[in-house]
Amino acid sequence: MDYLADERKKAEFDVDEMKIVWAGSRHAFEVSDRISKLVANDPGFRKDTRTMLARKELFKNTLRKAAYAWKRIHDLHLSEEEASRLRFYVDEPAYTDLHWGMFVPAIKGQGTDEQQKKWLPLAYKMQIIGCYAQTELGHGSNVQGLETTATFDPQTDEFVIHSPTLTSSKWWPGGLGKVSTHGVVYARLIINGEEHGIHGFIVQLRSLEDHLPLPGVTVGDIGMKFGNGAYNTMDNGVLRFDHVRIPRNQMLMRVSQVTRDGKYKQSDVPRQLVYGTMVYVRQTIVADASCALSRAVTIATRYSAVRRQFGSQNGGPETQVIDYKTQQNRLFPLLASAYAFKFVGEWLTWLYNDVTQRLQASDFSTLPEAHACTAGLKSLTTTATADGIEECRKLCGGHGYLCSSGLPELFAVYVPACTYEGDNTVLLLQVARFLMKTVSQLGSGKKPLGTISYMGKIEHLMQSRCTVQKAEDWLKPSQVLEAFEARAVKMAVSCAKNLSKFTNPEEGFAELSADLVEAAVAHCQLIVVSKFIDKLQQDIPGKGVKQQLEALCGIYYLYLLHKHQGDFLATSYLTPKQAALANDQLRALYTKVRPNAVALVDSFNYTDHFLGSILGCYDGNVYPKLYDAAWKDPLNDSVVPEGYHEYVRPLLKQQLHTAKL
Ligand SMILES: CCCCCCCCCCCCCCCCCCC/C=C/C(=O)SCCNC(=O)CCNC(=O)[C@H](O)C(C)(C)COP(=O)(O)OP(=O)(O)OC[C@H]1O[C@@H](n2cnc3c(N)ncnc32)[C@H](O)[C@@H]1OP(=O)(O)O
Ligand SMILES: Cc1cc2nc3c(=O)[nH]c(=O)nc-3n(C[C@H](O)[C@H](O)[C@H](O)COP(=O)(O)OP(=O)(O)OC[C@H]3O[C@@H](n4cnc5c(N)ncnc54)[C@H](O)[C@@H]3O)c2cc1C
Repeated sequence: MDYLADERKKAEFDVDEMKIVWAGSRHAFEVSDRISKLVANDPGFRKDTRTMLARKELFKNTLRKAAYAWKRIHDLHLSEEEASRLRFYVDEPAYTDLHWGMFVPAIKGQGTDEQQKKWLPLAYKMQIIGCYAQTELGHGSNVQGLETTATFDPQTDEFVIHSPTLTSSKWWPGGLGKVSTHGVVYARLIINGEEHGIHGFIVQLRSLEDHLPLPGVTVGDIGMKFGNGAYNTMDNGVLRFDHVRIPRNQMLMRVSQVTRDGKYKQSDVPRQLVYGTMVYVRQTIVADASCALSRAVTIATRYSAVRRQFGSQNGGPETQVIDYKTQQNRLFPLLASAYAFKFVGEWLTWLYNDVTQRLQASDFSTLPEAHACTAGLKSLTTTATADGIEECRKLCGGHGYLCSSGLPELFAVYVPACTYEGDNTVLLLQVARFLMKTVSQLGSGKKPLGTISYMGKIEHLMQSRCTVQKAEDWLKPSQVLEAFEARAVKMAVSCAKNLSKFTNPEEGFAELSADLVEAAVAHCQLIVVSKFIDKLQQDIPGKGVKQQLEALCGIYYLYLLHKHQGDFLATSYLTPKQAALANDQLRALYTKVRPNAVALVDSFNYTDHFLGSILGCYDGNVYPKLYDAAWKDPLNDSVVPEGYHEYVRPLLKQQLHTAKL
């Protein structure tokens, strides 16, 4: 029986067409739909006991699943697109993510043609398994501060890789702890006593015969991480080198080269391309944020429609908690954010592909913007998604705290995204640097392009005032864009003015960093809003689909406007009356979306297997499933628990003098 059938009947749009919008294309939908069912129906990919397994058992099970996934990919002749969907629906972090997601891209992006020819075929066949070994115990954010050394030995034509201090131990790389045979290791290059900065080196870590560490290599897992199951399926590792020798041709030499006679040569590509793998992964993390958030929102929305509390009239049913305006005000902006992040993710993938093509043609002009966009959007979307998953847990009340709701594990797996691939604050400071540079160049005749083109309208934006007179005026895209542009430009200019008061710019930057982060957030929010609005300019078929997306877009920007009202008012673009009208419009949009809420999460097309949540199951039959699951908990295997006779019974039977009390 479908307990959500009434909700589904209320939908005012074509859910099947929305599924295609969400997937990105009909083809992408078909692939995704097929692979999700394939995984869901295969007992080899079961994951329902994951949160109860001890680490060793959990990890072994992950190794089994990864090998099984690889076998399925081969047996079924899956394409790269299908294989990547399979990984997504298997839904378990594993060493293979770092192999395919960072090791291979690092070689592709930073290796010469010759190096790619040698290493990629081995990696593609998984005859070697690699990790990305950059972070150390003492330094993660400050990449220039890494201590591992790679010293060129001209006698033997080798680099000597060494960990000179405890803090230089590599620490965190996924896949390193127990599986990787190789790593792209980042180290300070030293030639003839002279330092040449951080470079990547391909280093073999373990024997391909018996998997033992090679001489001079000390390697292991760094230990349990946050949550049950969750990221503990990954072997994040520690690694030390004691004068390990590798041939000279194992330095990744696309950006710079070391010749046989020990000369250091920089090619015409910018040195920042050494950071290129991070740019790539940040872009994939943005594309993935909408998936994690939409998953949590599906659970919270379905459960909010099932759950009833208070408000029974004449013995009738109580109120569905989704009908409380407070619940809507917490849930619907997250639903809208999931869609917003989907579209900005699609755009960022386009931007990344564009910059990659330009780099191949030696056009490096858009690299700073690509860095700022990937860094800023990674920060914005992961922060909002991690906070959003936690909010969804609270939206599910007490039951959200059960592992069987799926939300605790989802949060625990997701939350490190705020830290890995760049701590979110550190990344926003990169965006702030980019913005300050842009403002300082405004008078120079250099026209700001792309996502900062609005800075070119600075004179207009500094003076213009909002023209909204009634709530519906907030539905005009041009009005909304101007509001977000005016806020972003004014916050950036205010920071730049304050910075100019310092004689030492670095000191000023440090002192004003909290304001700079806020300016960076305003800029990134403008990007997300503008890409959502751009999406709505496209031809979107399907009855009512565009209207729903328009409502969600409105909820996204009006919620931001309401939340950051202080910014908008402080920059004098808005009056308090206009801000209040924005809030009126926001409430009206909640009412519009309410009957469509369940159908809007159905449009994500997630299987019950993928959701892994009793509260979020498609049929909404929550209570019997919760009840049954409780009895299946291993603690209920026996009526009297282990330990009762040792620890509880003696207490009950004790004969203390205080018993009289
Ligand atoms: C067929 C079968 C197929 C199977 C398919 C299976 C598919 C499976 C796929 C799975 C995919 C999964 C995806 C991966 C999973 C993700 C797991 C994540 C695991 C985590 C990994 C990590 O965390 S790796 C480590 C990441 N570390 C960081 O991010 C460190 C952060 N710090 C930095 O980036 C930098 O140090 C810095 C930017 C903060 C500062 O650097 P630095 O001090 O050196 O620079 P400056 O500030 O002086 O700036 C100099 C100059 O450079 C510019 N700049 C900085 N960074 C970049 C950059 N990245 N790109 C371009 N430019 C950059 C900066 O703006 C300055 O510019 P100026 O013009 O000089 O101002
Ligand atoms: C689950 C997980 C997986 C990972 N996988 C990998 C991997 O595969 N390979 C790899 O190489 N690394 C990996 N990492 C490491 C990760 O990239 C780093 O942890 C991350 O870059 C943050 O660096 P940090 O730990 O040095 O944090 P820190 O920089 O020490 O941050 C600590 C605090 O200081 C603040 N801070 C730091 N610098 C500044 C500044 N300049 N201004 C203001 N505030 C600042 C931060 O905001 C933060 O609040 C992984 C980490 C995790 C958690």
